[in-house]
Amino acid sequence: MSDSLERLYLAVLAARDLDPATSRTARLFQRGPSKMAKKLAEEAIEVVIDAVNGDAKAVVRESADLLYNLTVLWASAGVRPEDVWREMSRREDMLGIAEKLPKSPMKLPKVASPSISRRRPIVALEGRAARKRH
Ligand SMILES: N=c1c2ncn([C@@H]3O[C@H](COP(=O)(O)OP(=O)(O)OP(=O)(O)O)[C@@H](O)[C@H]3O)c2ncn1[C@@H]1O[C@H](COP(=O)(O)O)[C@@H](O)[C@H]1O
Repeated sequence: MSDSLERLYLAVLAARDLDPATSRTARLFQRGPSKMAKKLAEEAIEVVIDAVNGDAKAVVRESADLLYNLTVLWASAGVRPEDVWREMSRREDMLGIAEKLPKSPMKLPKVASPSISRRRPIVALEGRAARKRH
């Protein structure tokens, strides 16, 4: 998937300076980040509605639109796909899965993935809640 997104990102960069009359991407760049954000949000909502309705084919179609609008917003914000892949790898190294660190130190996974056991343990700062326990 990352190859497709990276190819799309390059196509979006290439389309940025085309004629907005014929290029949707150029038109989005002309109208700026708030329009890009609005389109991205619209696509996200369309994915949600189709998923709730159990329409998997529509979820696929709208997800492609969502990813297109996301790459346009990335390009506008100066974010490259590899920046996102690097962040996901960083999270995976820490948690074994690509997700945010838990907000509360008490929610850290009990069983570390094999790769983590070889790493320095994650030392979570003791939160106020933890102090309350004593
Ligand atoms: N990957 C895409 C891509 N995915 C989705 N879309 C368009 O984004 C829109 C998203 O669906 P919407 O229903 O929200 O849009 P719409 O209702 O038709 O139009 P709006 O009235 O909402 O603006 C659709 O019109 C899709 O055709 C895309 N438009 C362009 N690309 C690629 O972007 C590159 C640049 O293309 P141009 O923008 O045409 O230069 C090329 O590689 C294209 O393949």
